[in-house]
Amino acid sequence: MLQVQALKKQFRMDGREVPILDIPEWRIEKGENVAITGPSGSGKSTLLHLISGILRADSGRISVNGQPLHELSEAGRDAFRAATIGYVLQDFHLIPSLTARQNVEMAMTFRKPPKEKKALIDSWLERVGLQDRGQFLPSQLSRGQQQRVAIIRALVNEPPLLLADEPTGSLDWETADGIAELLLELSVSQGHTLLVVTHDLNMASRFPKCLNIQDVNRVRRASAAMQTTGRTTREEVLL
Ligand SMILES: Nc1ncnc2c1ncn2[C@@H]1O[C@H](COP(=O)(O)OP(=O)(O)OP(=O)(O)O)[C@@H](O)[C@H]1O
Repeated sequence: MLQVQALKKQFRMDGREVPILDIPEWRIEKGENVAITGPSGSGKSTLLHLISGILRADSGRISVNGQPLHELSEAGRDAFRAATIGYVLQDFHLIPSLTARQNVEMAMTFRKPPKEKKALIDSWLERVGLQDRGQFLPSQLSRGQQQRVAIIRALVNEPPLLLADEPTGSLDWETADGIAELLLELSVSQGHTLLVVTHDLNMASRFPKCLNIQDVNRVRRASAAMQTTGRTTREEVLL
C-alpha cells in the first residue's frame, strides 16, 4: 500500500536548510494498522503531508497504492488524494458554518442522487453514534463528536488509505479511547489501511504495529543531538 525509498525532506529555517526526514526504506502493507509515535518536531506530520501529496519530497520516492507520487502534477496529486486517501487532520478542521451532515456531504466526490447521498450519510452517522446530531453545527458538538464527524468525512468516499494526525490530541482519555476503538473497528470493517500519528501511547499500544519515527528516520532532533554531541546551539543534525 505504501512504499517509501530514499526519502529526504528539509525546510528552510533561520536562513539555512534543516533536514527533517531521511528515510532510506519503509513500507506498509495493504490492510495494516500502524501507529507512529515520536518526539515533538521529529517530522511526523511532515511525513503524513508527504504521503498525502500535500507536500513534495526533495528527493526519493513515495508510492501509494502502486502510484509513485512524483510522477503526478500538483492537480494530479490532488485528484489522486481525493480518490485514494482519507486524511483526518489535527484539530478536525470542520467548516463551522456547516452542519455535521453538510460537512460530510461536502467531501463526497462522486455524483449520486440526493436520496442515495442522504441514505449513505445517515448510515455513516449511525455507525459512529451521531444519528441525532446530523443537523448540529460543529460548535454544538462535543470535541469527541466533532472528531467522529471528521473521521466519517475522511471515510465517506471509502479510500483505501486513511491517515490520521493526532486524532485524539485534545480529547480526554475516555473519549480518546473511544476514537481509537472506532478507528480500528472501521479499518477492519472497511478494509482500508490505517496510519496514525500520535503522542498518545495508550492509543499507540492498541495498534498491531507501532513504531517510533526514529526507527525509520535517520534525522535526529536538536535535543537528542545536543545530548549526544554536547552542542549548545539549537540545530538539527544528521547522525
Ligand atoms: N512549512 C514549514 N516550514 C519550515 N519548517 C517547518 C515547516 N513545517 C514543519 N516545519 C518544521 O519541521 C519540523 C517537523 O515538524 P512536524 O510538524 O512534522 O513535527 P511533528 O513530529 O509532527 O511534531 P508534533 O509532534 O509537535 O506535532 C519542525 O521543526 C517544524 O518547525
